[in-house]
Amino acid sequence: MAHKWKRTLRKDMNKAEDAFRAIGVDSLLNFETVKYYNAEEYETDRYRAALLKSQHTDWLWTASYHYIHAVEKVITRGGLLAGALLCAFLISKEEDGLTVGDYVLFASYTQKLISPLNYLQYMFKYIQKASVDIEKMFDIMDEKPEVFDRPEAVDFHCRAGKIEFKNVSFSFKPGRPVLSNLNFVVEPGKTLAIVGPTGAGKSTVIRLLFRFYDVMAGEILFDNQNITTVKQRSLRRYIGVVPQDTVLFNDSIRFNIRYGRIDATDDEVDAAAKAADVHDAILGFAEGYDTKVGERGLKLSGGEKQRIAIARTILKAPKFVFLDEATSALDTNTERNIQASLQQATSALDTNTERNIQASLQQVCAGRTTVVIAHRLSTVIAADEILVLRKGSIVERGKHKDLLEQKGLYHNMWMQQLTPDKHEASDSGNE
Ligand SMILES: Nc1ncnc2c1ncn2[C@@H]1O[C@H](COP(=O)(O)OP(=O)(O)OP(=O)(O)O)[C@@H](O)[C@H]1O
Repeated sequence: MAHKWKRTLRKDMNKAEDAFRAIGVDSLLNFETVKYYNAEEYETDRYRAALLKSQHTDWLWTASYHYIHAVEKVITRGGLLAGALLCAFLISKEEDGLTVGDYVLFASYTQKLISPLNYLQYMFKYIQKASVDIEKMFDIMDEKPEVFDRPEAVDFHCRAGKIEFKNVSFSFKPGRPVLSNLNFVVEPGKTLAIVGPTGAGKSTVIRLLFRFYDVMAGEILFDNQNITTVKQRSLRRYIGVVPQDTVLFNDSIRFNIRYGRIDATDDEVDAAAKAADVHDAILGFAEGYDTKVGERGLKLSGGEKQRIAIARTILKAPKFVFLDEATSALDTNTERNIQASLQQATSALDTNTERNIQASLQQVCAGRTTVVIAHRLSTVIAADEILVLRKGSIVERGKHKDLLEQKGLYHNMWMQQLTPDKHEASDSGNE
């Protein structure tokens, strides 16, 4: 019972310690938000309260440890004392009494017995403490991965580079569909753009393409191979993703770019940075490519981070590229340069294909199967097909011109975005 009690206290202690560490990390990572909202005092109080709770549970556990230890000692030493007193009493008895030699025998036997018992007790306590501490690890190990390679999964064979969504439906939670019966094909080297209101399910399409989740119904095919029948690593080798939020490692810029291909040489890293239009910016830093980017890349601007993400995608030279609002943090000129430079990612795969890196998005995407998600419709005008998603369903599809003629959702979104564009154009014209 005592050990069960101690076990509960140890669990409480671990939980409180995790909570106070989590608050510390969270408020440090979000230091900008803390400052924006003048919340330094609030965060300090929150941290102090969590720390005090952790210290209190730590104290309770330590006290229980010493309490139980003291009780155990009282029992063993008390037993020893009682035995010694009994021996003394029996020695003092004249008839049938024990001899002093018997007492020595008793004392040495109990001593010999107590040492290994103490050791066993110590080991038991140690194992019990360790088993509570690693309980969480066992919980994690018991977690079944949602996505796993089937035993019969084979290596993905990259051919022309076709992607197909067949009647795909998906939901994160039962009863709340995020994508419903989606059908589309991206022919090799073509560009598919997905647009639509916020929460329509655009990013979810990319997550499914990268197989972060398995679909509930339907199938996703890469070069006619079902995504669930191939080994994840063998497919991901051919995929480059430029995500919505680029997160960098707290290391040098060179390390972060090289992450696209670990065995790339310094020259290849430089070339990728040049292609991503970030080389000059990097040389502008005091330590150049050795500049540390800070936690999650906080020492760089949003545009610089995104260009570094693009540079490492270029280095990876993937067959399939998925861009999730890749140009949102960039100005229009940089955006065009980058769209051009991304094309070079595939030139390593297919050197025979001529590409004009200065041309429109359609030409930029030639030779590489691309899925682009964008809010800025100006970036997807040249896409081979545009899907308009609303509440997880395709409500319109076609080329930019056709969609405008349909005068539906796409047309409305276009008209909404056209007005600021016009201002921009007239502003730049005035300059
Ligand atoms: N991990 C998740 N668990 C539960 N629901 C999620 C999860 N990720 C996204 N969702 C929900 O799925 C829906 C679609 O999200 P998704 O990110 O695909 O939208 P989106 O069209 O890319 O939006 P935005 O344009 O704002 O980025 C949203 O309602 C979102 O709240």
